Amino acid sequence: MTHLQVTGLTVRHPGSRVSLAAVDGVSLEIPSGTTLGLVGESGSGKSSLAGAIVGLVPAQGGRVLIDGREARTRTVRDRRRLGRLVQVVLQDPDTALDPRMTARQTLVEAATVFRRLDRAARAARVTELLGLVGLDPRLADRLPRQLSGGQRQRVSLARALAVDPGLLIADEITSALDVSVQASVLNTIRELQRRLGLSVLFIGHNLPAVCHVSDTVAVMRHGRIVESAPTETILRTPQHPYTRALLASVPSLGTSPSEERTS
Ligand SMILES: Nc1ncnc2c1ncn2[C@@H]1O[C@H](COP(=O)(O)OP(=O)(O)OP(=O)(O)O)[C@@H](O)[C@H]1O
Repeated sequence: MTHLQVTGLTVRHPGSRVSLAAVDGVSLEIPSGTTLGLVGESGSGKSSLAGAIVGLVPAQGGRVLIDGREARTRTVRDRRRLGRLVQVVLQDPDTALDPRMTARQTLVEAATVFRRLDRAARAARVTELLGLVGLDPRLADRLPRQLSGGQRQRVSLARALAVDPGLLIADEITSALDVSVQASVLNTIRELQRRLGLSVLFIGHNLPAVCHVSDTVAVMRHGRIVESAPTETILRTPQHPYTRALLASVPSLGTSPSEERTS
């Protein structure tokens, strides 16, 4: 379980005007074992924020504390530790996976980054990871192009889980998927969160989908958090006009835990 605390984080991308920070003094917190949904339209700064949290995007101000320790640290040892604790899954499973590697090879590679595993332990770990994300073990020896978009996204998820992270950042991971497949991937995220006690930062632009997996929702607009509240409150009594507009603009997503999970 991992606790994330972000305070006053500011990101200005090189070349953009000083007045237009992509992330403008954002503060948020993800208590251990909970999911924070971050929602906002395209360009609102969600990915810049996620990138700054993991150090992929330089931040010009603010602090990121992971389990109470400064994350934007320079020592190799601390970066390595952070790389294990925080895993990121991105929108596009087509580019995220190596096209020449089977699901099994991808998962073995990830599972052995931080620890040695013998042959039997590797096989067991692959089976375990595929099970966690609801993938049929018979798909293990397929290449990405032999899998559906939803299956590829599940392989990406399994790869992220292979290092036993405490915090998972899921950036628009269902956006490229068909609506019915989105629903089953969302259910998988919810189950994983519960079973593994993961902390999750779930980023998306579809507010009902984000609400489906989140304990708390933060609404981002023009680089700022305009509203942040428990999911029930956001759904029942949204305060900000932008939150209301987001709720009104998307048809709600029909999801049920019993839906087919290997799509
Ligand atoms: N590498 C970059 N260089 C310059 N500007 C950037 C860069 N990356 C993002 N931006 C700008 O920062 C702002 C926020 O972009 P960001 O990708 O963080 O938003 P987002 O909410 O994640 O959008 P989307 O939902 O489309 O992914 C946008 O105005 C974008 O044009």
